Amino acid sequence: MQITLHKSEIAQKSSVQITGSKSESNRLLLLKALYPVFTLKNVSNSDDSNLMTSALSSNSEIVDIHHAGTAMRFLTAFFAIQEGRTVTLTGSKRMKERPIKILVEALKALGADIEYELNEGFPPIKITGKKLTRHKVSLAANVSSQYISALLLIASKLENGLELTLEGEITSVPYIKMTLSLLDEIGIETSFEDNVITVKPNTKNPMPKTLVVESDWSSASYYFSIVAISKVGTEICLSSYKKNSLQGDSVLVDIYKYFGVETIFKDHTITLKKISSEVQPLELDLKNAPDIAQTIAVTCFTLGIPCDLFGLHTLKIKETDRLVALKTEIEKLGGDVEITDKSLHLKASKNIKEFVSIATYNDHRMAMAFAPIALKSPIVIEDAMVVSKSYPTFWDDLKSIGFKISQ
Ligand SMILES: O=C(O)C1=C[C@@H](OP(=O)(O)O)[C@@H](O)[C@H](O)C1
Ligand SMILES: C=C(OP(=O)(O)O)C(=O)O
Repeated sequence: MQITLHKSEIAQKSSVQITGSKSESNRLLLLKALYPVFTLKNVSNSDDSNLMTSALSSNSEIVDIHHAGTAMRFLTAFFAIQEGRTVTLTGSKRMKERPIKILVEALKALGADIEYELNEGFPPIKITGKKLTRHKVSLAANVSSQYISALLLIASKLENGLELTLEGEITSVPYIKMTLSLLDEIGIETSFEDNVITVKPNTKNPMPKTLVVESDWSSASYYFSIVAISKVGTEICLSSYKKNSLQGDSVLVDIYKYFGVETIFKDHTITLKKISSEVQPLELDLKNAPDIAQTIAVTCFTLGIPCDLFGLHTLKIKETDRLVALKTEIEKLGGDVEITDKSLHLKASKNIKEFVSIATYNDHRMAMAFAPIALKSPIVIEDAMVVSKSYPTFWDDLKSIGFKISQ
């Protein structure tokens, strides 16, 4: 479905309730499957978390996780330790192009039985669950942190726990720390020193506990962008958030200061307030927060600010090649973008072409990142329902704050 976002102006004050973090949810859903003593609250209503929930409770021989990267990686590890069960784990056409070899090789080194069904190094994979007997393994850490989190999530179930040695520059570190913090929250002992992570085996069962998922900071990024593009004095209140977040994307609070956006924490809410319209060129390394690169690039383009974004080497293997997608779509709107395989360079621009039809490439973040442009210029978003991967009510929430949207 294609939608048109007409030129819109939002209310001076508004509020939005955002669903739980999909990263925290998908970790906790897996941990709850391993230790069914937990109650989870504010679990994400995203497609990726719904797919994770149904995959964990399915008895089927084929499990299809569509576009969900975390589900693909975390379930590979999960099924590898389900003794006596054989599962073929598959996904969308794009998922079959997203590499998984580093994780599969690490699991095999620990004793797992995994075979590629189509192309070596890529899903679909056939996993025959086994008791993993070894506990030390090294793996490359510069491609995706999800491989590391996947191993950490099952580690406490291994007889001798796990000792992981991370090779190369570690990417998306906050996501690894999120996994370790959640393990810590359920009483599993871990350590992360230099490039070595250890997880102790679980000797006593965790105590029953209610675990509350914080709302999703990557989803909040689109509101940071909206406020940045709005008039001074505009405020949007988002819930439920906390100051000491486990999510690396909470770095938005610091980054959006460049765009004159102040963030006020009160109880379980954050209020984003536009306090200044001064703008300056931006240079950022996003290796710790890759999912907000599209939001930031589009904020800069809309405000006419040049930017240089670095640390984007993981963007090429996400839902689409996000570097190419950003360049193509921003240039359709009249922008000037250069990309390498790990950086993006946007020149200052003045005009935004009207009613340009933005392709979304099965990538929720392409649809959501370009939406705030409607505050300056009407825009068309193709295949708009793609947002359900992480944020199913995105368009309704935009309408509720004043965006004029038609089909
Ligand atoms: O562990 C996670 O929940 C995630 C890790 C990141 O992936 P990479 O480590 O592959 O960059 C991030 O982009 C993804 O959306 C979610
Ligand atoms: C990259 C993402 O997700 P995943 O890798 O889990 O598919 C994302 O949500 O931006």
